[in-house]
Amino acid sequence: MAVLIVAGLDTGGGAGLKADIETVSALGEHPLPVLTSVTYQNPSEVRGYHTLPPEVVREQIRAVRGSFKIGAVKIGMLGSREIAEAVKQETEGLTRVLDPVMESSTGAKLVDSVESVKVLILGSIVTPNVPEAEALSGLKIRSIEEMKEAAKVIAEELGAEAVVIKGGHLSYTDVLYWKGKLYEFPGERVEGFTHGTGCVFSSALAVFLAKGFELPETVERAKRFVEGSIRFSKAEARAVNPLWELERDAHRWRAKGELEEAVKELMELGEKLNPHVPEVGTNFALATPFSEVFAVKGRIVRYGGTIKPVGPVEFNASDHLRRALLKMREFYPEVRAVLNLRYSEELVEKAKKLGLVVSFYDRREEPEDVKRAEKGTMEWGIESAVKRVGKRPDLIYHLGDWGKEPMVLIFGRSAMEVVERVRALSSR
Ligand SMILES: Nc1ncnc2c1ncn2[C@@H]1O[C@H](COP(=O)(O)OP(=O)(O)OP(=O)(O)O)[C@@H](O)[C@H]1O
Ligand SMILES: Cc1ncc(CO)c(N)n1
Repeated sequence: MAVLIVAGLDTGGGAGLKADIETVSALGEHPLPVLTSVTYQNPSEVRGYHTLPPEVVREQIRAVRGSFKIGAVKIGMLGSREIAEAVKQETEGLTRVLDPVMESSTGAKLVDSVESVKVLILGSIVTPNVPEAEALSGLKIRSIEEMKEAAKVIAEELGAEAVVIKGGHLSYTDVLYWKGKLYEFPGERVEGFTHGTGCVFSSALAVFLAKGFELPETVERAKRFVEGSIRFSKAEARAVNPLWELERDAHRWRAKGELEEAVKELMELGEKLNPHVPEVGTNFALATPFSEVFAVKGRIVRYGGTIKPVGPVEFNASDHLRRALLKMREFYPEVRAVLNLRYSEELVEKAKKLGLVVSFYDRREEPEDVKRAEKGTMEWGIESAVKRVGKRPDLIYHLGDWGKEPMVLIFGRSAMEVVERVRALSSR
């Protein structure tokens, strides 16, 4: 199924047509991109925009309308009244999702007037954020109750088929008014970059409508999709990541394979490694670029004179190593893997001889409040070891504490780098 997208181009690659295309593609449908305007912007600033002649917008839609099966159309930045009129005429009869884009998230105007957006409201599913809903309804919105009142006014007075007011500027709860009924979609704040959330939301809505879901279900699905695109956003983009689900799954797949290979390689060191396996067992963890962590279920244990993994490589199979790795990645994101061994003086000496950067933490230095909280020891330990050496440590050890075995953590930028380090450390 094809989804028609009528929108503006964001040169920062975060919002607008590019985010829409990615959303539609990532959700498995075919995007038909129609450009209304070129903006000059980055995630912090819109410098200006240039609208295309309405005839150019009209011709783009005409070129595809007859030759694709279009399930829905998402309409974003319109720019001018003339473009709005042309889009209205050319999209007659299609299921229309209108994101009434008026201003960018940075507060710059993206349309000549509110009236131009109103041209397309009749019969459309409209998705204003709170300021846009205020502009369309003339009401002040400070609460979920007031979102509901405004949604009703936009539907009843302006003739929208349905109204979804997005709560990104309020409490993260979205509200839908459809066929005389109100629905609430509770949400919680997700940490990450939010430039482009509105574009992704309305495109996802159009896709799910094209797939045939009923409105309340499409809103729920679109909201969850946006949450993922915030959570898995990337620093270099400073915007949402509509490809999050595909990328996350690809990274999971690769990390699992990489760790499985490395564990196999590690097993070759069986007899040499056996004396270095602690009472609690060894584990081996690998993080994806999204900081999801795989490890060996049940750990790697001593087995006769050799070693063996108890279970398979699985997602979230080691809480300790996951916490150590994620803390290390806050300082050195290139570090992706870690493995623990029993502490011994000779192991640490050997690491130093091999030229590895060695650091340690001492639980006697742990602040009382961290100790009492129980959970934070690992994080505190890694942080203090990192700060102690002032550069990226390859190996961190601690000498234990009451009931805690002394331990060595060996880090690496890949699972194989850790195996190579372990090989060198355990060779006689
Ligand atoms: N930090 C966040 N955490 C979780 N959900 C969020 C967050 N920010 C926005 N959302 C959700 O994202 C969707 C888009 O809402 P938002 O109000 O941000 O749209 P917008 O203002 O049009 O976006 P844009 O930044 O593209 O202009 C809604 O479902 C909203 O609840
Ligand atoms: C092109 C474009 N469309 C929509 C938005 C809204 O975020 C934006 N900033 N830029």
